[in-house]
Amino acid sequence: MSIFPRISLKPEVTEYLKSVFLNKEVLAAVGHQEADCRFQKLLTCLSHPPSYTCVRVSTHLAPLEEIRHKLGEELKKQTCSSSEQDVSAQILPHPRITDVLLLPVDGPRAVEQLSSEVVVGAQCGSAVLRGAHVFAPGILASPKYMKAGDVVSVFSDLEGRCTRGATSFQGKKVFVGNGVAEMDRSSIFCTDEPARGVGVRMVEPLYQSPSFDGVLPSLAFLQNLPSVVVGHVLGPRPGERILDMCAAPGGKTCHIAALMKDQGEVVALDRIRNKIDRIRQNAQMLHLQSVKAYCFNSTQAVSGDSAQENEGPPFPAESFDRVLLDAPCSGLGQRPNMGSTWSLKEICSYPPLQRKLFHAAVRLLKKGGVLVYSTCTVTLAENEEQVAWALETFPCLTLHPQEPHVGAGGMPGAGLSPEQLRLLQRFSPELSWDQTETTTPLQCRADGDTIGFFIAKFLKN
Ligand SMILES: C[S@@+](CC[C@H](N)C(=O)[O-])C[C@H]1O[C@@H](n2cnc3c(N)ncnc32)[C@H](O)[C@@H]1O
Repeated sequence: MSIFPRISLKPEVTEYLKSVFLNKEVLAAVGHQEADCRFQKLLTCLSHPPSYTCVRVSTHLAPLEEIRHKLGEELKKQTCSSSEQDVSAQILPHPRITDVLLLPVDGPRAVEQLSSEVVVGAQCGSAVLRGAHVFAPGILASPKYMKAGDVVSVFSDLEGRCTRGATSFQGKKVFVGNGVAEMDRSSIFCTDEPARGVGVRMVEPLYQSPSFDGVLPSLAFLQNLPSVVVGHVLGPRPGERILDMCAAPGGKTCHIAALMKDQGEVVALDRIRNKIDRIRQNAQMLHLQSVKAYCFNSTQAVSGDSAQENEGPPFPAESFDRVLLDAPCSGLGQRPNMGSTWSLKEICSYPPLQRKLFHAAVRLLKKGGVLVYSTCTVTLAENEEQVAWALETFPCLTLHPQEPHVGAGGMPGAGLSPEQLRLLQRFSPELSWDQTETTTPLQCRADGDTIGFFIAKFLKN
């Protein structure tokens, strides 16, 4: 059900996206009316959360059914339900992906707004809609005399206009639920050190999903469904050497290591130093020893000296059996996302960086190896156009079928053939937005009701 306004973007960005979704090839394939309808649905569904929570389970540590049962017991404690059976029945295995459990999100619920208002940043508001509490750094405005224990309504600032420390805000905002303040206003805004920890504990969120805070940390990992698909499409095998070029916080790195039963080596690189700790923490939490994380700019990850065999980067050419390039991107597929203040220039800054990373990826991959390229965005320039460019630039690459293939095919517009488009996997929530309003069972609608995402799989010949 649509309850939020469409995603709020700069007009130049909306126009750009419109030109992508109504490009000549799409118009020739489905006609103007259908193409425009899909684009409008995209803008609407991006501001709403998916209707379920996706959990990747550690099948390297325990069987799926055992983890499902344990999760049922844990969640029963949260819901105060009388029967564990009721809760377990709500935790559904994905029909095709053997390490995924799906939990329905209850929402939008009828929640009454209160007179005391806390305003949070758009990113924090989106996290609340996916089941998080409000952390103190996300709070922008609160009532002048707010004390710990006060019950407040939480609003998300849509256009990034609310000033930090304000006592009220009249700009564009949307209600995301009610909660109880855990800190006084003075502890949030009037300290030398930035406040940390939960600022407002959500008790009546508009969208209710189970809290995974501290729940089976080694067995249950929250991850968007397309991100889990990436690991399977890469298809790592025990004993192989894998490179994850843009790895933090390490969700896919850890999945790859788990799929390899922790046998072999998964090298995880990321350019941002403090994100490397997150990769290591996640690997440790999931009991994975095969992950080696380094802070490094992956565009420089190929060593000039082919004889130099370092443990860490840079690496000689053809060092890896498989390479994952989960590229930095404009992130326009993320849901829920009620608003972005990014300019068109910022959005268009990604393709050149993605191509530099691609050059390094191809060189680092062994002949006969697999390269997977993925993004969480919906533009052609970062997805199908990159595939067309790669096929032309690297004659050694060919597109390969993906398993599982649960998303749609690629979007026309980059000059790829219908056969090539069929080999690509684009998760396009706008195509099944109408189904989220029906009684279609969760397991049937899950593959369509995702974030916007793109996956291409190449073989190096
Ligand atoms: C889409 S996120 C990766 C998400 C990650 N694969 C996961 O599943 O948890 C992209 C990451 O690329 C990193 N990055 C950006 N430019 C990079 C570069 N030149 N070399 C290495 N990492 C880079 C960013 O710091 C960011 O963490």
